[in-house]
Amino acid sequence: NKSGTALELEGIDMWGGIDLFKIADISNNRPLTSVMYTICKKRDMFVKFKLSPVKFLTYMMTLEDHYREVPYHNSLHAADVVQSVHVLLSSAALDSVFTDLEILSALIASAMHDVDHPGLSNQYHCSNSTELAIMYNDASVLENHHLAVGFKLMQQNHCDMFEHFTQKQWQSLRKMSIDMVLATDMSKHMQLLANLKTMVETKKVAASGVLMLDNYTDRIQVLQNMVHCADLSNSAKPIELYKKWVSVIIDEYWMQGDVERQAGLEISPMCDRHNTSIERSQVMFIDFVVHPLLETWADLVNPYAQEIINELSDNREYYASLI
Ligand SMILES: CC(=O)CCCOc1nc(Oc2ccc3c(c2)CO[B-]3(O)O)c(Cl)cc1C#N
Ligand SMILES: [Mg+2]
Ligand SMILES: [Zn+2]
Repeated sequence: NKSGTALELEGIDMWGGIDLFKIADISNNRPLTSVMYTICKKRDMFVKFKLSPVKFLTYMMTLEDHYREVPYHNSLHAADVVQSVHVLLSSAALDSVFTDLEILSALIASAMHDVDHPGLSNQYHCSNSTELAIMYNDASVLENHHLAVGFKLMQQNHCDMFEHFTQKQWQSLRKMSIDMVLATDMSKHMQLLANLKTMVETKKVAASGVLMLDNYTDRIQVLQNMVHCADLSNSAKPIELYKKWVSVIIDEYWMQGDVERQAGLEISPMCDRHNTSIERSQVMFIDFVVHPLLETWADLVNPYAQEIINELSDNREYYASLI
């Protein structure tokens, strides 16, 4: 019989098909490395790009080691976003729309998109002019940091998995990954959603039903929204998984609130453990942020994301019923 991890990873091609919390337990706490290796293997990336599996695994384990032991923004969340992007990429409406390099870039961007997250928000860094905020001039502070760390680690010994890339391939992967990770900054959400809506209104679909994207701007906007959807997709997963994600993000927010309270600072939204309604904040986040985004994504790849929307609506009703 298969080992625990291989068995648990069998649902890797399905939305909500794997329980990352279980995989963390049985993969010697290497959920990101095991999910990323399995997906890249399935997508034949090692052959397509002549990637050394040893260098790939060395990089992925180094990257995973640079995720912090914070309640939510640890390597479990990164693995979840990688797997969710893998499923969104497999939507029939996107069949053979993206090149292998674009797909690899989306997976790499997802893997590194929150690396070394300190469990404190951009707002916290900017309000307190922390070292990172000064470094990045209050502009997408965390997202710039995630990218800098993610790419710096590729220069480490035995981590240069893209050694066989042409300069053109390397520049392209780097630009697309940067554009995708920077787009996970929530302050870009409204602009991203507006772009996606415009694409839905003007979308060109081939006779086969697949999207036609004929310029970099359109292509990167779909990829940015895809990673952004994956980043916010907890509430559209099976309720038992969603509830686990809620409990750990609340832990992280409350820890930030404790730091702010201790320092006599104004406590950020949802971060005050003495004054917050978890159910209300989830319903509001779904109604104002997640549902508008996923509904627009579902329009783009219509009808291939209906299951995601249904799951989201069920989960919204679950929390609404507890208010
Ligand atoms: C159980 C969940 O549904 C958690 C999804 C995220 O829950 C929120 N995320 C928010 O903003 C960010 C969204 C993405 C990210 C970050 C912040 C920092 O790194 B990241 O890229 O993971 C805001 Cl403003 C509210 C909620 C709520 N609830
Ligand atoms: Mg982030
Ligand atoms: Zn994230």
